[in-house]
Amino acid sequence: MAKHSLDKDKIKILLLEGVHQTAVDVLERAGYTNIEYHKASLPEDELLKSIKDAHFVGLRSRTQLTADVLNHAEKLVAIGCFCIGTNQVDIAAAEKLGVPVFNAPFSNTRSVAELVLGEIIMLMRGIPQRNAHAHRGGWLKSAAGSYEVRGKTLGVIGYGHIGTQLGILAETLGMKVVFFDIEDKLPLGNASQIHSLEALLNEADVISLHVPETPQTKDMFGATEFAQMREKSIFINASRGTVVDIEALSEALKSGHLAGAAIDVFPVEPKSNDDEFVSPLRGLDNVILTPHIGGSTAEAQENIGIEVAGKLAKYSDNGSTVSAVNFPEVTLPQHKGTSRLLHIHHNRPGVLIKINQAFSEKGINIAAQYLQTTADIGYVVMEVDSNQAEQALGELKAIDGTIRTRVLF
Ligand SMILES: NC(=O)c1ccc[n+]([C@@H]2O[C@H](COP(=O)([O-])OP(=O)(O)OC[C@H]3O[C@@H](n4cnc5c(N)ncnc54)[C@H](O)[C@@H]3O)[C@@H](O)[C@H]2O)c1
Ligand SMILES: O=C(O)[C@H](O)COP(=O)(O)O
Repeated sequence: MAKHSLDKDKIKILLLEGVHQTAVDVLERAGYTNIEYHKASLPEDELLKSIKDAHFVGLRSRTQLTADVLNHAEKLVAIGCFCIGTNQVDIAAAEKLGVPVFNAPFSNTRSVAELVLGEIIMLMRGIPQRNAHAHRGGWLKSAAGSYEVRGKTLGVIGYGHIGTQLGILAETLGMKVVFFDIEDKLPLGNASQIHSLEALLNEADVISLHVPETPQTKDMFGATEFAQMREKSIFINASRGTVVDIEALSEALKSGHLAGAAIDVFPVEPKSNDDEFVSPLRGLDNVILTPHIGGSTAEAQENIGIEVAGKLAKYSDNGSTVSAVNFPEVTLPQHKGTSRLLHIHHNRPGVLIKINQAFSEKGINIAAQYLQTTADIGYVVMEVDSNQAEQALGELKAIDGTIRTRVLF
């Protein structure tokens, strides 16, 4: 088991939002026993207290790690988003602090795609309103507004992991798939890319959003886009609530322009299961409302727990940053017989030369060296004789431009 400059039982891991037990198991198996576990997200004052001395933090989509919160986290080494989205973390601020952010880029992809597929079938048949009617003692036995999905056109906006998976599943039901993406994408199956959002909206019977939350996608769907959708078409959003103008969606549904919708994510979501859900969509029988559970299946949560906890443990144990979303990616073999030094610095010319010069002047032999950079930071990993590790760490700390350093014995 890797030995650290700090004993593993002193490394505090803060886990929030009820991440799956598999995460705790993976961390404990790796020797990390100082785990503070919370079933829900924390109010900001409690978060600030708990994160102050945490070395690692694990969260899902609810906890907001703003630059301010991160600046309170004096000992933070890495962040694990136990989900796909990383928009809840100020990843640029984390990068500047030398803190890598990891996520689970595809462990819940299938869960979202299956949910959306089911919703397409339900909405095309007008089931939500018939179901609601029956619960009130009504009996809407009629074929009016009820259609097979076979032969209909699905328009996917954001043809990434989820969008492509959904497209493949929809094709197996006989749907035609068209998609819009800002990047040129390889169409899977018989799907085809349409480069104009308006043209896609004009063509599709069902629109499903699968874009990340970015400055460009914020409010990307409003009254104009709903008006461009076909009369009596269906709208689905399981991406992020900030992407859609929810009032405009409500209007498009109330006017009858849209036949139905399924919405899993909202501009403002309740902070806990005890808070009230407030939305202009409440009470609309033709809308399926789900409480941000697109990725909430047993399979997805179990896999996410293993994947993200594994990435945190690996970064802690050997410095590997593979698949970090904001950090230079370095793949590292296990180190044996040497100590590994990790050096995160501002990406300015000459830092590596200074390190090598300092080591050479002090007679510190470098057995291996790896370097990766982003526009803002550089990440150097070096292996030195264990009996020179402390001295080497001191030299590294003195290098101009250093953000942080760590040693793994
Ligand atoms: N409801 C849930 O529980 C749930 C679960 C998982 C993911 N999500 C959300 O779904 C999003 C998508 O997940 P993914 O794994 O498919 O992500 P991904 O990164 O694999 O795919 C996103 C796609 O959107 C495209 N895109 C980005 N900006 C765009 C724009 N302005 N217009 C058109 N296309 C654009 C990208 O090029 C990419 O192809 C996540 O970022 C997350 O926010 C929600
Ligand atoms: O980004 C994601 O993976 C989803 O939004 C799921 O987030 P959750 O883990 O908070 O449900």
